[in-house]
Amino acid sequence: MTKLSVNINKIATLRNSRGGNTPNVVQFAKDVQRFGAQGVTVHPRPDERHIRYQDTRDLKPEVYTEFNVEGNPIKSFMDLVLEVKPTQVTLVPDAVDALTSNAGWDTIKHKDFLTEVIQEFNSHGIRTSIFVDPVLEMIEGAKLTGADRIELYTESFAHQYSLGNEKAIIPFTEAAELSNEIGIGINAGHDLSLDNIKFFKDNIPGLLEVSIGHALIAESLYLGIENVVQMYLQRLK
Ligand SMILES: CC(=O)[C@@H](O)[C@H](O)COP(=O)(O)O
Ligand SMILES: NCC(=O)COP(=O)(O)O
Repeated sequence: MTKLSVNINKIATLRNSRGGNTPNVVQFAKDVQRFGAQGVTVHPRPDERHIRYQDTRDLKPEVYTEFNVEGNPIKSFMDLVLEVKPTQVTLVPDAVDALTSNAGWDTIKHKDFLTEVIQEFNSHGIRTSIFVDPVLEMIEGAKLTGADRIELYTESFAHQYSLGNEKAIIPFTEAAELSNEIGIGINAGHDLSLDNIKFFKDNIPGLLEVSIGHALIAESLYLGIENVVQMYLQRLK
């Protein structure tokens, strides 16, 4: 079964825009779990443009499904994750000023660093995932770091699929087949949506988790959050 992890970054974006506590990030996380989401994802960036480090601490006792914390493993992020001990940490090679995540790790070039970071989190019982492009050598490299899972960076698929190019799924299917063969779990995320999620899921053997935020929150503005969560769950069956 592919689990739906709702990324709530954009709820924090809306909250921060007025400086108060509306919408309440913790209440939203409780609600999406009540509506059926099997996980909550946050990406506390160094500039805290949306999810703050304190949000991550506040969410921990309220996330009874799976708690996935994403970020570039700079020291402050490492310290936060070791303090909070979420279900899973997803390592993302974002530059501090990146508008959003825009590339996967070079797991060959950064093998030693990633191996050390993965070992640190794994030794504390935190499941580890590495954000990668669907490049077979990068997936083999992720396996060598000791990571439990990869997260396939799906922006290229989502963009091409929106243009009608279904063949964009091919590298992702091949990446999943290799992942299953070498024994590393498969997550996926970035720009997944109601339009593309069923086609994606149907072509990725062994997909364990999708983390979806931007499109899901935008869709919820029109369709309602409870309805949208149910729509994703229906498409992921
Ligand atoms: C790793 C990934 O693709 C998403 O979690 C992304 O980091 C979302 O970040 P923003 O919500 O800041 O765009
Ligand atoms: N890891 C992907 C994620 O958490 C959400 O990405 P997006 O749906 O906001 O593009």
